[in-house]
Amino acid sequence: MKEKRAFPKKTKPISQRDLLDSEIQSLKAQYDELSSKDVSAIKRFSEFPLSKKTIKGLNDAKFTEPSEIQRLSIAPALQGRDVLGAAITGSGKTLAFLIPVLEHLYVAKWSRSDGVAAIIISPTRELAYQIFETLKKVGKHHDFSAGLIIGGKNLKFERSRMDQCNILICTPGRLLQHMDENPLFNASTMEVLVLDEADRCLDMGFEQTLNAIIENFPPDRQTLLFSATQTSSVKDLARLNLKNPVFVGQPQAKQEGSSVIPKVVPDLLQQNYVVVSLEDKITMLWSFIKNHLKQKIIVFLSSCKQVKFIFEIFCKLRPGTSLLALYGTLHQDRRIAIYNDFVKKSNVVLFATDIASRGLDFPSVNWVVQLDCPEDVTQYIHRAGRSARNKTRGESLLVLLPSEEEGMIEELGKKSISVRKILIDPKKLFSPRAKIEAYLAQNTELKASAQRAFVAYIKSVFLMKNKKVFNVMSLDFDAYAKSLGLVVTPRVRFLDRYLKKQKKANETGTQSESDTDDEERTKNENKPSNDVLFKASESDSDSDGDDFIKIKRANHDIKGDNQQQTSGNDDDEELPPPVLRKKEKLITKAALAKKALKKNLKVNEKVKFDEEGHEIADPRKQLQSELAKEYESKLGEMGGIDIEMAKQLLQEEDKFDKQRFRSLVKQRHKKLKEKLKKKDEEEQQGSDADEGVDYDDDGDGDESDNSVDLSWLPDPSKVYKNNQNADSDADMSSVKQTKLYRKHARSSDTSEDSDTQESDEDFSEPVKKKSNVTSKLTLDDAEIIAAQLLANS
Ligand SMILES: Nc1ncnc2c1ncn2[C@@H]1O[C@H](COP(=O)(O)OP(=O)(O)OP(=O)(O)O)[C@@H](O)[C@H]1O
Repeated sequence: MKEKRAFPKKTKPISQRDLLDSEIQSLKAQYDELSSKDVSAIKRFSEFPLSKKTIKGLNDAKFTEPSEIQRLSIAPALQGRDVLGAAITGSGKTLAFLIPVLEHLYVAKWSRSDGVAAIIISPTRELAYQIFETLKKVGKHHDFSAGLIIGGKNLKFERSRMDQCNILICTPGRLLQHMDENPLFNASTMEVLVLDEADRCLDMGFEQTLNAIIENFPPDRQTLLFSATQTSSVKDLARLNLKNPVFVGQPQAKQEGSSVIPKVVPDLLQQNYVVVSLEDKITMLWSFIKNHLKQKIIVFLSSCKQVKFIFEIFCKLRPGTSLLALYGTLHQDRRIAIYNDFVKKSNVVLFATDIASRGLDFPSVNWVVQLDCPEDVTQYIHRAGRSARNKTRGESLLVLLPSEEEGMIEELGKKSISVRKILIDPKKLFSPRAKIEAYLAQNTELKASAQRAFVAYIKSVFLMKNKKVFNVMSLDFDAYAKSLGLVVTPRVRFLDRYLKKQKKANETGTQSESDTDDEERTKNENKPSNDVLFKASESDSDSDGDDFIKIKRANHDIKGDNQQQTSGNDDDEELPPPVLRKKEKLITKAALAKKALKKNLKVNEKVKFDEEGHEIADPRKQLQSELAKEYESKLGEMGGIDIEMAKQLLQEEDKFDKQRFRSLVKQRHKKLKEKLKKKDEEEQQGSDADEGVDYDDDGDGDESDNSVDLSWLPDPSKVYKNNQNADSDADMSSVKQTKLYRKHARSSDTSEDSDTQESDEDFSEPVKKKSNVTSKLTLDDAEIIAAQLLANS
């Protein structure tokens, strides 16, 4: 008997879907275990319950070991908890939120058709772009769609694709625009919200925009907030509707009452400061660049216009290294190109506004120079943090005015930031002032740019909140203008107006500004956002430059005005004064015309006066007949036009017109005769000089007897007499006669000129075509003919 062979049981092949499901199940199970795990002991990303695709992406990008903030935040974020992450600049916060976002989509088996799953909000376009690039890198093995939604890009293009994106990386203004205008955009599917640079997103500059955005999000979502200077304001957190959030990083240390002073700047950042007078800033910067030609440097200035001018003038001065400028008013594509350029180059100086101060990850920046004092410690931290990133060395140089030194160093001290004072060696200073002056003298555009930079700087100092540090009145305007190459100090109108108003207030005995300062500030800090009275454009700011956002910074107070303003906004040359002005009324042409009518002004009227100041009436415009005067007096009573009377009036006036023209023609003829006479006399005198003078009988050489024979000239009085009764041919003959005058005048005028000489035959020739005659007429001739025609009619 044959033994039955035992075949192995046929097993069902494991499908991709099953594999996926089992991986997801296993990951989810591990999430729960994370609570009991000591995450600080995790050395590699692979020790986290992360999908194979994420691990592969991280490995490809050479991210194997998680940084401190990543270690602390990934676990709670994977568990679906709200996270508030704070860590020093350059410590890897981007991956700390990107990894959980990727995992969320993966575990939820989110497909392209499921709509938006996560929205990442960044305060600047460059930062959004950078996050997008990092997402592409680490998420390349995943199957999802992502969109970069920032201002300055094609709105239509974004609009059509918004509904197909699973992850959106946006600036607040642009996102709100889509929410308002794009019917395809549906945020109700969204499950994860990330705010990078959360404190900035939540500050007053974005307050209204962000509130409006948040309203559109489903309340049961996960929220992740990250920043180097994290918000711990209860008000802010309440706005975001956070549920039992986990604090990771410094705020946690703070909250738990730890004696450990939280680290706010990287250890490897060497922090320095110098004190220079305002007029020496340019010299200092120029000398600094000349002494660091082989380094990568970022120079922060407080406004676009300053960045623009310094960049333009330094390019002309040619320091011997690459120069770049990054500021909000540049076109978006240009901004991205400059960003990429700066990332790639190693010996380069980037002049920038604060759009580059947050989050941007430029590799190997050697120096960060804060040429204009930062607004506060937070801004200092973010600016300085562009150097010494991710455990690399870097240096920062804070440039302070003598008036700023005490206040700013004190503020930094409060946050345990110690900055080393360095002294400038005067021998190493090279002043480019003479060259700058020469360039400005040649180039009016450059001069205008310098003037704008000047006003923008004064404005930025004026708007700063901390008056202990920033005192606009301590600035030497003239010296500063000279340092920018300006011979004449530009007028700072907004300040003039402000001072005038202040003076007036003091005179009228109102409470002094300084007395109310603290009070007002407190009020401002507690004011709701819609109390913002000033609105200024945002393009210079570190925001995304979208139209929605009008206020750049929180709580800039203007002494005594109880108003909040933007800082560093240099888009308007003229800053609104601290008083809210009435909107200037637009003067239209219609309004002007109305005014003229009201005042009975006759526009476009030329009035002549005689020597005694009496008006000389223009006979052409005056009605002269008695009938006309009668008609005019009756006009008001008639309430319409009496056609018959008007006809008669015209006939009467016609008579006066004809008379006037007749006298005009006579005058003209007289003049012409005199001219001809004079010419002939001159010719006669010329020939006399050659052949001897022909004296008359009495031997006195009387001119009248020497005059040409004018018998051929028609007698004007006869002509006009005839004209009174002339038939239809009269106009022809008069034209001919006129032509004769003209021709004779010409021939005598240009007797030497054979081309213009006309034979006697021409004179006798009949005028064939009227048009031929009139086309050659001068204005005067035409007038005479017109007069004659009129007389004939
Ligand atoms: N785990 C990691 N291993 C190696 N490099 C990392 C890791 N995480 C982040 N980096 C690198 O560190 C640098 C800084 O990261 P990132 O820009 O995320 O810092 P950040 O904390 O967001 O800084 P900022 O506060 O200025 O926004 C980047 O170049 C990034 O590629």
